[in-house]
Amino acid sequence: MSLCFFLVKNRNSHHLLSSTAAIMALSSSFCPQLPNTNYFRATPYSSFPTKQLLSGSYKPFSVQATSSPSKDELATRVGFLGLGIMGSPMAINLIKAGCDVTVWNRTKSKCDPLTSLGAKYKPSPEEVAASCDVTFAMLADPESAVEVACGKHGAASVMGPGKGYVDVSTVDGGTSILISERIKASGGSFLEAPVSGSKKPAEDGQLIFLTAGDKSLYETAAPFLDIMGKSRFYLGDVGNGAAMKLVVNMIMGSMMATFAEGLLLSEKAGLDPNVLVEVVSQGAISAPMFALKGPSMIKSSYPTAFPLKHQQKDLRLALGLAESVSQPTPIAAAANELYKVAKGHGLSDDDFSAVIEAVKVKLQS
Ligand SMILES: NC(=O)C1=CN([C@@H]2O[C@H](COP(=O)(O)OP(=O)(O)OC[C@H]3O[C@@H](n4cnc5c(N)ncnc54)[C@H](OP(=O)(O)O)[C@@H]3O)[C@@H](O)[C@H]2O)C=CC1
Ligand SMILES: O=CCCC(=O)O
Repeated sequence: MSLCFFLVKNRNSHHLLSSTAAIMALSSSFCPQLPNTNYFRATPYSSFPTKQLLSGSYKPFSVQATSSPSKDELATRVGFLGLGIMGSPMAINLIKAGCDVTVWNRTKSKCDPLTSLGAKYKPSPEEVAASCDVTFAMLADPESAVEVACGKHGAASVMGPGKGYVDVSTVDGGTSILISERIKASGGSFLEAPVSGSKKPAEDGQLIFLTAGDKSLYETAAPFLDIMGKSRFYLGDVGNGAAMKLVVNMIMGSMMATFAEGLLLSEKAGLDPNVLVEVVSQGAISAPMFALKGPSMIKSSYPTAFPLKHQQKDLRLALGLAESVSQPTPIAAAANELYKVAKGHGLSDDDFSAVIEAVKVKLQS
């Protein structure tokens, strides 16, 4: 059986662990109905490469990671495209670590806090990639990831030998492969590296990277991943990182939806939902997200860490992945319907915990 290996950082030591331990580590940090067939073909740019993903070889790696970047690494010119909830703190951590960072964002004003910390600014993805050795991209969805990488002023046109493109956005495998092909066609190298962990882990440099693709770029990017994250998995062929991320977020989205139902049911049954949160947090189904989000959900408050629209996007893409391998996912399909209802009620930009409002609406109707 093939194994994947991953590296866990606690700033001073790194360990290689087996895939079983990897799954346990992942599941400890997470929190997630009937399918709408419109969503089954959810990969907008190419069909999902089932065979390639399932047969991809998992390559073990061996890395001597350092707790802080070396002089050579600090000389690497790092680009960062997309400065939203996640991209901004990730890029800020690179700047604070002393890296030479150049930024771009569609809405230019979001670059200001970063340039005031010392980042350079370029007016297009193309110009960032042209002036950098390694360029990271943290975009909303498959459409924006493709636009920024492959569009008119996209990064791909200026990639060449020695340049790397690391897409840390959450997209489907087909999109990731498309971007990879475009980057490689112009001589560059490509790594997909979607992240597990939300706004706070991004601010604290505690993300989990799910990487796949060009191994030498993985090694080049590792010191930067280690600044932004606490652990990194290398999963082999492009598409595997995307698939892992979608499975994780499918679980998370379903967990959140059932937690929302539980909170409301406890209240209707005459219980204190705050006590439910406490009970859950002490038992085997404890997950950080329940304790973190439960109290504000009870107050109908949804300060955004992970936008609901992105959670629904991830469920939609996960359902596409499931369809491509003929795997029934009735729970996730039902959860997806709830997130769609929440979007329909104007909650797209609220935190994904606002899915509880969809359950309230359902109960009322
Ligand atoms: N928030 C979270 O907890 C997590 C999010 N993710 C994933 O990370 C990615 C980013 O998430 P997050 O930072 O929360 O999202 P945001 O919505 O805060 O940021 C999205 C970014 O994408 C840019 N963007 C959107 N559309 C386009 C476009 N057409 N062309 C160019 N740029 C565009 C936005 O630019 P502009 O500022 O101009 O709108 C912004 O920089 C998503 O794929 C998400 O699923 C992964 C882990 C956790
Ligand atoms: O994609 C978002 C993941 C959010 C989290 O891991 O808490």
